[in-house]
Amino acid sequence: MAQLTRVSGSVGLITLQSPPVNALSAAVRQGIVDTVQRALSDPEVKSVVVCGQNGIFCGGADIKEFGTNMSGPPLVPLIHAIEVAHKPVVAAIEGIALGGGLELALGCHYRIAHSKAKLGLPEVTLGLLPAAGGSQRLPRLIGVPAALDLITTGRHITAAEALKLGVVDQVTAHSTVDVAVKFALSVAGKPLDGRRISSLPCPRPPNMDALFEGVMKKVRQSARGAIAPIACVQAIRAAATLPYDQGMERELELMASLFTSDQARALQYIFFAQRAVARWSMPSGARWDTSKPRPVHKAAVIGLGTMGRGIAVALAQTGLSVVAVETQEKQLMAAKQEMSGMLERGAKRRGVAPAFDKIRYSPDIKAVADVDLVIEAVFEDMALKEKVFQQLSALCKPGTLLCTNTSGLDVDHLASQTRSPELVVGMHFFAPAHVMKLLEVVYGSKSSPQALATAMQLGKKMGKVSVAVGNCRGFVGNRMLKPYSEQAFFLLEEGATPELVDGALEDFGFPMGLFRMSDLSGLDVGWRVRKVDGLGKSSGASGQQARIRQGRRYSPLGDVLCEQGRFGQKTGRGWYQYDKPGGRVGRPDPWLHSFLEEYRAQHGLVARRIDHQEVLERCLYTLINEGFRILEDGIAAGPEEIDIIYVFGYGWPRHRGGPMFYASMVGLEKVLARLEFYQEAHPDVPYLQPCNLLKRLVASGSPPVHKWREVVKKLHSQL
Ligand SMILES: CCC[C@H](O)CC(=O)SCCNC(=O)CCNC(=O)[C@H](O)C(C)(C)COP(=O)([O-])OP(=O)([O-])OC[C@H]1O[C@@H](n2cnc3c(N)ncnc32)[C@H](O)[C@@H]1OP(=O)([O-])[O-]
Repeated sequence: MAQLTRVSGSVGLITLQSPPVNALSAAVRQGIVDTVQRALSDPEVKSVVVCGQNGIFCGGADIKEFGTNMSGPPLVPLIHAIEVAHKPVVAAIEGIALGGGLELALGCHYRIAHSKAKLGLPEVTLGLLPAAGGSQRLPRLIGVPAALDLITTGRHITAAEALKLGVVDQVTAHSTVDVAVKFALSVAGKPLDGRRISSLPCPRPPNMDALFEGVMKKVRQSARGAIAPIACVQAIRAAATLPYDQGMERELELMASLFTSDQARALQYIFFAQRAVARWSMPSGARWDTSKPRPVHKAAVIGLGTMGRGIAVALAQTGLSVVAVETQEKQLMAAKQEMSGMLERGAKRRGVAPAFDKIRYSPDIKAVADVDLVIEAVFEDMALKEKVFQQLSALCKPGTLLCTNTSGLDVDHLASQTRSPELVVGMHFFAPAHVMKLLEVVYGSKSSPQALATAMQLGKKMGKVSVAVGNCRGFVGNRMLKPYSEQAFFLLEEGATPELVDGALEDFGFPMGLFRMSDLSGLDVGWRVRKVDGLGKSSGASGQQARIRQGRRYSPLGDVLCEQGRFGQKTGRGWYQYDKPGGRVGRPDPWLHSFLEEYRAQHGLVARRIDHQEVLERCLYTLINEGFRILEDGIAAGPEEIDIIYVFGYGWPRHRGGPMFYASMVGLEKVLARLEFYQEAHPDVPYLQPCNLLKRLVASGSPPVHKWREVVKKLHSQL
């Protein structure tokens, strides 16, 4: 798994060989140990170059080995052996040097990178820290502040930035291995003392205590309960304050506390889940690897409200030609102005020219005639969308893919409005669409595999995490949100305040609790939907009957607030109060507390004490229960789809691995038992009724989450 050849007479070239990313598996580590030993003991070899096969240096430790009985030589002594070598060792970095890959390079005496290479220590994103000396060597090499930034964020940097920071010694646009070999020849026999990073003193920043205190505070805030970023800061502090050997001991100790943690398991699960959802399949058996996407060069977006603007900008930034259609002239002008600003800011961030010329604005829907794909993003009103799809079907050239950005309406119904229902899919973006990573790609009963493949490929090209799901009300994300928000409303009725509910959810790790989020997105959005569904009108009546709709418990609280014009931040009042309409900082509102008291009195409800545990169990377990129903219904192929949707689109804390993974960590028996407990207390709430799949999994001994996909598949094949 590592090969040694002699090149240019006296250079030992060690090539890591483990596709696709030359991860440091046991075999690769053994290969490095063997080849380094041979190179160092061969008198013909005067210097050494380490590189990776296929233009990829190394993707770091083999994540697949974590959680298994790890064997083979450990990384730390292997890297140490390179560093103490008496012959110069040069790392030739092409493609990537990440995690253990960069740590290996830091053990070498020189580093030469290709101009397109990316480097980083992303361990924190996997719930770990760079524990093959990375947390001790990097601060010695580039200073504490820069090391803190790279290690606590895990961000990948370009070769140019790496050169500027001093991570690498040279950047080349030519063959990195050739340049490194030439360089290795030039340094053969030269002293190496100053080149061994572990022997360098760590530069001590001025006001070190204040620096670490400030960084720790910032990291604690943004980590939202994640432990790895904190351990990273502690390890770097050890580098700054202790001799290298003691720092290494601290690194090991901190890594030991992370390595087997639930958070590391959750984050590593998310890493693989993100890759698993790209390998989509449809109930028909069509799959990602057998369905050929169509090329998309030109796209149209219909409707330039908030969503349409973001989608059009995202498409243009991907390099597509975009026709942006808005039939209302005033709205069109406003959109053009805002979108130009969005393009400009995006271009500035990415250091490229703004893609103004990629977008053609038109007030006429006929402008779609020659596009390959259309994304409809008009108002969430079925009658309006029906009309748009009828028009599109008549106007577009044959074969044009018709997509809807609806957040939950029936994709099959929209498809039935067209001549070619097989060309209709949902592309559900999340606001702001040019920023948010998630895309739900919804296939209807008639969608062709090619249509799905095209939308999935376009999503990937746009840099989105695209998840293929089936068609149902609310799809996956919004469907699961319904029982979650319903429980939050019921908790207010029973005695909680918005602050209490939000506090519990934010302590759990959500960036924003449900009520804070509702104030931000606008209470009127959900109200409009509830009214269309025949729910959102407060009857004015009191007592229990006023809280029953369509035969089940219903809380009209949100409707009553809307009737009073409290739409959230935009009106300066919602579940919280704000300084002014459009204000961002919400404060608890005494008016709302009195209102809740009056409401309870009017409806004969007696407030009781509610704690964080009840908030979490009722909100999260009903959401999880709906996730199981979604699996049962075949709307998502596996728990990974659901978890990725929640982590990337709904602020579910990544270190808790998504709702379905979280359920597996809590224990399915417990989730089931608590749902049964709450259902007994609230028999009029159908969402608390545990679903069959959950019961079935518990009855079969609660298999681990990676087995659920198979269970679900079997379940459907039996139907
Ligand atoms: C003692 C402590 C040591 C150390 O400090 C700890 C570490 O190093 S922690 C590690 C620190 N390193 C990291 O955190 C880097 C993690 N990796 C990445 O960020 C991206 O994969 C990378 C940028 C490398 C390539 O992106 P891309 O081009 O979009 O391609 P892709 O993403 O689709 O991957 C292709 C295939 O490779 C697989 N695979 C990839 N990496 C690993 C791995 N390390 N291992 C195993 N497998 C890995 C991946 O699963 C996929 O497999 P499949 O079966 O085809 O689905």
